[in-house]
Amino acid sequence: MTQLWPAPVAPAAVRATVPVPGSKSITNRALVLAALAESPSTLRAPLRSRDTELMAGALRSLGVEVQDGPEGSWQVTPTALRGPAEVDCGLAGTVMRFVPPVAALASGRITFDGDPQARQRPLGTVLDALRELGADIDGNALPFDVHGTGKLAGGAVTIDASASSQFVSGLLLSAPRFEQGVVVLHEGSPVPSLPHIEMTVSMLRAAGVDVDDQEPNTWRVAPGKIHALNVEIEPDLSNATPFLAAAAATGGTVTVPGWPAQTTQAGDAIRHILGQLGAQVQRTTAGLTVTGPEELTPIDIDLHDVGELTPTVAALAALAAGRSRLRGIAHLRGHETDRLAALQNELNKLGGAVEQTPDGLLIEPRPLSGGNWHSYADHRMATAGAILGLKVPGVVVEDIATTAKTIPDFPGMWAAMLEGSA
Ligand SMILES: O=C(O)C1=C[C@@H](OP(=O)(O)O)[C@@H](O)[C@H](O)C1
Ligand SMILES: C=C(OP(=O)(O)O)C(=O)O
Repeated sequence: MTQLWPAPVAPAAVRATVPVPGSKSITNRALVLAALAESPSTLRAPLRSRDTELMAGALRSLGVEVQDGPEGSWQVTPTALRGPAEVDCGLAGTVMRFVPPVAALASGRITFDGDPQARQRPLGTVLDALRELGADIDGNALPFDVHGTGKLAGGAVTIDASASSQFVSGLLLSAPRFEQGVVVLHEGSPVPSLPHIEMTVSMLRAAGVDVDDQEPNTWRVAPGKIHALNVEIEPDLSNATPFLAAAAATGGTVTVPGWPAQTTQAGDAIRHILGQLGAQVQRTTAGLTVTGPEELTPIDIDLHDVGELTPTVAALAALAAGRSRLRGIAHLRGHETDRLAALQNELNKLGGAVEQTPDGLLIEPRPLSGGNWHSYADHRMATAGAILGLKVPGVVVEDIATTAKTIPDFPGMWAAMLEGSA
């Protein structure tokens, strides 16, 4: 039975300090790089959630040792990659797009599958690209099989990455181990979520890999060794956004400790977004502190680079003083669910007036009333429902447990945030 979670109404302005677990995107890149590195790695403060456990499981099934170390760290020991293996991708874009290139370097048959919704997510581009680079793969979407020979030629490939930046990141992460490295050329509408590709490039370089990204839409990775990682994973800034939004929505103050001064995480953009919505935002050595305004200012914004922030921004826009427009996010139709349709449906069910445009949403605030908020197995839909519930009595979020995709205990963190605010 679907779990029903009555979203708590904020008793007053929310005042809290909320430590946030490690970044999904950095953790899963670090796991892949560590699996392909020349010697053992240590990942400190990694995210331990469904998506990262699935990544660890996928790599383990290929023979890599991923072991618990002190204080929640992961020790990763690379080995010769081998099948036969079965990889469960769950609903994780990073697993379904980053692991097939690793599997192409293994020997034996590796079968990939995932959640029912994962079978709908765009993937064919990655599999076609791998075939062009020398891999033997049956299928174009989940489920599919990779028949590895223990090596991959690599070389140049042209892809259309307008549906997901992860197509590019997945090819680049394994490319130092391809015999010729890789040159990925993008042709098509602009690639979304570019900061995520910058994160991939910067983590490859930190591991000693030669990457050339000077030309727009072209990434060149030279073949070579990947050095072992010894890293501390930053907090997940996108997962921080529902908690910061709680301050913005209630005129309260929330601090997220450990906000990095410099980062490639897309979630860092929330500082400017919350500023545009009328909040005061300050980054100090204590972390990022957000203080909400009396009334939220409507926003007209292109979220193409930071699409994963859309559910949080849409929830706040629905509580703002006028009409908002979110643009540049057509690719969200291929995320965990069709997020544009999901936000439109759920906000309108509560009495909102939300329309889809070809590349985004028009959000006209209306007085909202309680009702069931369907999550569509999407962690960020569930957290968007929680944000609205702070201000709208009677919002009941279905399947709050789906937040475990990237946050191990969202309901507990939300309750702890509200406890000190009464
Ligand atoms: O590489 C990554 O870690 C991610 C890239 C982005 O994907 P898209 O480019 O598909 O939006 C982002 O939305 C996702 O949450 C994580
Ligand atoms: C799009 C997202 O996830 P994934 O890594 O599964 O693509 C997300 O977390 O918002």
